[in-house]
Amino acid sequence: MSAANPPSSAKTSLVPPPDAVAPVRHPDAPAPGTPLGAHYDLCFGCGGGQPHGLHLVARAGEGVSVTAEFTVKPAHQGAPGLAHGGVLTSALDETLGSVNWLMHVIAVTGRLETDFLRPVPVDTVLHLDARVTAVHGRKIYSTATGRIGGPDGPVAVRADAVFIEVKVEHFIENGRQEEIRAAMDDPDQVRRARAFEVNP
Ligand SMILES: CCCCCCCC/C=C\CCCCCCCC(=O)SCCNC(=O)CCNC(=O)[C@H](O)C(C)(C)COP(=O)(O)OP(=O)(O)OC[C@H]1O[C@@H](n2cnc3c(N)ncnc32)[C@H](O)[C@@H]1OP(=O)(O)O
Repeated sequence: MSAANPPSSAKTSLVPPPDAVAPVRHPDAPAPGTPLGAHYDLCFGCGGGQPHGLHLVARAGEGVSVTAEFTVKPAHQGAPGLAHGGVLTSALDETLGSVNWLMHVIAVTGRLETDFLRPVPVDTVLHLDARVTAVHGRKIYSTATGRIGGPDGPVAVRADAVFIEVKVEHFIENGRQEEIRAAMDDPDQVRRARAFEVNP
């Protein structure tokens, strides 16, 4: 195997390399307990304006961590009365995505691996918790759990992830023009996206 063409498992490892560093909370990150707000109103995970969405509300935690709650609705079923695994993974993905904002970094999911430990019935509140464990260049290593029966209840789902830092251009260049134009015409959206580009 040549070094220029590594196996995909090397590129997508969920284990931080030895020279990875600890994540740094941005000095302007909101205080623990503060709701982070949606990064995009039509986001499937967090958008208030997305009728088909999960409507997840993440709150800043200590360090580089967040908590969130997600209520499983009948529309989220896989088997009768049970949450679909892909929906639970989406909830984990969204929670892990939001934690990057505490570092004032815009990032997208590169790899996400979910363990499903217990079935999650409809009407269950999934108590989510995500934190960044390490950073290596543009790669952000993070982990999340979803508990049932309360914030200290048993873990039903968990995930490890690598997010990759991107610029706002990632969205402008790749998103469908209709939505990009609408987002760029929305001053609040532009402010939110651009604010994080100037790091101290
Ligand atoms: C006014 C404008 C309006 C816009 C405003 C928008 C604001 C939005 C704000 C916030 C959004 C947050 C959204 C959260 C939503 C929840 C999270 C999601 O579901 S995100 C969707 C799913 N994910 C994707 O769609 C990624 C698709 N993939 C890609 O686009 C590329 O593959 C990308 C960007 C991930 C990497 O491509 P490269 O060309 O930039 O970079 P390379 O050189 O390949 O990789 C850089 C480093 O990362 C590693 N890497 C790349 N892919 C990896 C992977 N899959 N696993 C592990 N490492 C990976 C590489 O090995 C490399 O590491 P080494 O620097 O060499 O050490």
